[in-house]
Amino acid sequence: MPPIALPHDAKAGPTKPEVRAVVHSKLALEDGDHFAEVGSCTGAITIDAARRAGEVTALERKAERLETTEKNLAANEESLQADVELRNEEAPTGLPDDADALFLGGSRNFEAVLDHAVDTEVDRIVMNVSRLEVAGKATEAFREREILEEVVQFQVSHGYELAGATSFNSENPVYMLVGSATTDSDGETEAEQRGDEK
Ligand SMILES: C[S@@+](CC[C@H](N)C(=O)[O-])C[C@H]1O[C@@H](n2cnc3c(N)ncnc32)[C@H](O)[C@@H]1O
Repeated sequence: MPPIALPHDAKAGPTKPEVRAVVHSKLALEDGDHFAEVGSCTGAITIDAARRAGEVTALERKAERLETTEKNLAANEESLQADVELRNEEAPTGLPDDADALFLGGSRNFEAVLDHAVDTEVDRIVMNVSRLEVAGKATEAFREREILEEVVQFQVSHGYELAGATSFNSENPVYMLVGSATTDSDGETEAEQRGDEK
C-alpha cells in the first residue's frame, strides 16, 4: 500500500506518520468494522482507517477542516475501501451508535464522548493528547469509567545530517490512551474484570 497523500493542509494536523502507525496498531481495524473519529482535520487518520475498515464516520467541528478531510480523501480515493461519511458536528453530537472502534484526535467534550462510547460499548478506543494537563484529565476519565487498558507516551525524533554526522529534530511528545468499553455477560468491561481478579 503506498503512503497516503495529504496535498491539503490544515492547522492542528496532520498526525505524524509514526504516531499514525501506533494508532492503527491499537485500533486493529478490520473489513467489517465501523470506525468513528472525533476531529478528522486533515484526514490523515481517516484515510488510513478507510483503507482498513468497512465503514467510517468522521466528525469535525470546523467546517473548513472537514473540507480539507474531504479533499485529502478524494486524493486517495483509489486506495479506500470503506463507506465514508463526513459530519460537520461537535461530538458527542453526530457520533454513531454502532462503532466498533473510536479515535479521539480532538479533546473537546471528551468526557461526554467517552460516556457515549461506554453507552454504546465501543470495543477499541484510542485517544491522542499532546497537552500534559489534558492527558492527566483524560487518563482519570478513562479510569473512572473503568475502560483504561494502556497509557502510552512516546516521542519521535528525526535525524538530519550535521557536519558529516547525525543530529535529531524532536517532535512533541504524544500521550496515547487505549481502552475498551465492551462488557462481558455480567456487564463488566475488561478493565473491571482485571480489577476483580486482583
Ligand atoms: C489535533 S487535530 C486532529 C488531527 C488529525 N488527526 C489529523 O491527522 O489531521 C484535532 C481536531 O479535532 C477537532 N475537534 C476537537 N474536538 C472536537 C469534537 N468534540 N468534535 C469534533 N471535532 C473536534 C478540532 O477542530 C481539530 O481539527
